[in-house]
Amino acid sequence: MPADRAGALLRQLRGKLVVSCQAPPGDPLRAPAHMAAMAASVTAGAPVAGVRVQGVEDIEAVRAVVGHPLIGLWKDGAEGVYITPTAAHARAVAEAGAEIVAADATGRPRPDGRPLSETVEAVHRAGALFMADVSTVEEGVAAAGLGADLVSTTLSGYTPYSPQQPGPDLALVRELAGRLDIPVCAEGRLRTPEEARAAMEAGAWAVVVGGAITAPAAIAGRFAAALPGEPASR
Ligand SMILES: CC(=O)N[C@H](C=O)[C@@H](O)[C@H](O)[C@H](O)COP(=O)(O)O
Repeated sequence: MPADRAGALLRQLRGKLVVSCQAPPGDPLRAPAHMAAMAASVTAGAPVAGVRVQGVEDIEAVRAVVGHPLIGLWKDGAEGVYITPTAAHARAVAEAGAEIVAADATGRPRPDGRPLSETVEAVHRAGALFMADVSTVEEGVAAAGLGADLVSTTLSGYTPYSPQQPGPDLALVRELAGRLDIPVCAEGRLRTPEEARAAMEAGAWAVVVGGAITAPAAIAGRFAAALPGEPASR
């Protein structure tokens, strides 16, 4: 992507909210048409700057109804490196219509044994920007060195060696933002507007929020868990 277009695309996200529209396997909402409706709803109803979408079919369906920048990924598997794990996955995500391709940029072995640099190159050759999903500062620094265009804290709490905590990893946002000269997105377990604001104050370029907006089962579960329920015997 030419540098001026890349700069304009990144500026579109600055200080803004990206909504991740993904449904887990088995959820009745897990269908491209449902995710397209979800993406259309959030972008029509709020000043959302971009949408993060999983899977080639969902990306194509969302692309057909939403003009906003799309951060695409392809989850393949559920263990180890599963977010856009190979260059071939990354190419398919870009070809489906995502301007930004997100991929696991941890140092863990990739399923095909190939280096992350091949995925970064494949994304750039496809005319898209590369978002490095990381869990530590070291991973973010390494990804920037490989030519990542932006970094996201997506995987903090999802690698065994990163902090396991209920809320967002704002310390990682702060440290990455202090170390890198590429945009740093805050992503993962942001539950409230106040946390999103705090992420900005920690230095985030943009915040990516998924479950707190687009996962009705999880949201309903939090409300239900706060209620006493029917007493067992009466
Ligand atoms: C770890 C992993 O696989 N994260 C995924 C990445 O695309 C998604 O499942 C998350 O929903 C997304 O990162 C947004 O996070 P949250 O839903 O917590 O706001």
